[in-house]
Amino acid sequence: MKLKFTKMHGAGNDFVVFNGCDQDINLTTAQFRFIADRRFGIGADQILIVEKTEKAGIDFRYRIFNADGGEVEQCGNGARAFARYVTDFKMTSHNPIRVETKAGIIELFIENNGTVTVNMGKPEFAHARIPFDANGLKGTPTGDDTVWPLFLDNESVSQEIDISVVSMGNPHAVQVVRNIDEAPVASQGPLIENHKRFPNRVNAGFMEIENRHSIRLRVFERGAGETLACGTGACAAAVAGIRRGLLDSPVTVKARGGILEIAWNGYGHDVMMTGPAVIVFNGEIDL
Ligand SMILES: N[C@@H](CCC[C@H](N)C(=O)O)C(=O)O
Repeated sequence: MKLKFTKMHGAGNDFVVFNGCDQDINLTTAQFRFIADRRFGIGADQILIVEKTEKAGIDFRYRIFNADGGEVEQCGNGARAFARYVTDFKMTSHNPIRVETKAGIIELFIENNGTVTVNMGKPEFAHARIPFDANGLKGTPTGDDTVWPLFLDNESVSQEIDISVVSMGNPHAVQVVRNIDEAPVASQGPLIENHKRFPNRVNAGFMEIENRHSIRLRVFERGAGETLACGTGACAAAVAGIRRGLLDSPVTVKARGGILEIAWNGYGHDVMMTGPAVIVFNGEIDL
């Protein structure tokens, strides 16, 4: 089976995008993993599939699969890539574009300078909605947030860290670190991702606060490992920092692959994310 694809990235978080409106895309977990493989396949952090939708007032549906083949609810950088894709390939002239994801409907705006702004919706803090099991834990109230202790334990790490938990449609655990370049992303990331208190696993964010409007961020993503940027992770970190009284909106998020701007006016408000999305090349793969 031959499939046409487009390779894209948003701040270095890279994607293989398939048009499911004009070709039938029904891939197995092994095929997703092969496509995402950087040596034997095309290479990607996530695979995105753009599909038609029957829903009134909605332009498309788009589905997100991590490099490990698991389907997930939301992807911020992927949403911007999706908007660029359907605009540049003239699949719609709408601006804003409304798209259905597993986490709900989101709205995307193509800006005059080519960047994309996404209304990511409201962050969710209810533990059952993340999901996060805080049973038996004693949290520390900080601003509007409660910071939770998470005990990490394996043969090389035995440590308690403090995390904020937030869902941007997908689950995030965010911790503050003093120096992002020295943050233990590789050693702690897998332990946080697979911690038993997160039944659906979690994306692990490490943020260094530069000032009240600027952070540096690294994210060890669920199902993909550390990526050069994570859009939902940037939203989650900004939201956590604002709730803890450490940051004020808007927040510039400096990831290793680029910069995202996040605005959030507090509880009950939507999170707005602006950043780049780039088409790298088109191709065809035989699966
Ligand atoms: N890179 C993404 C997030 C992709 C999904 C994530 N790994 C998960 O499993 O929830 C982004 O830009 O938000």
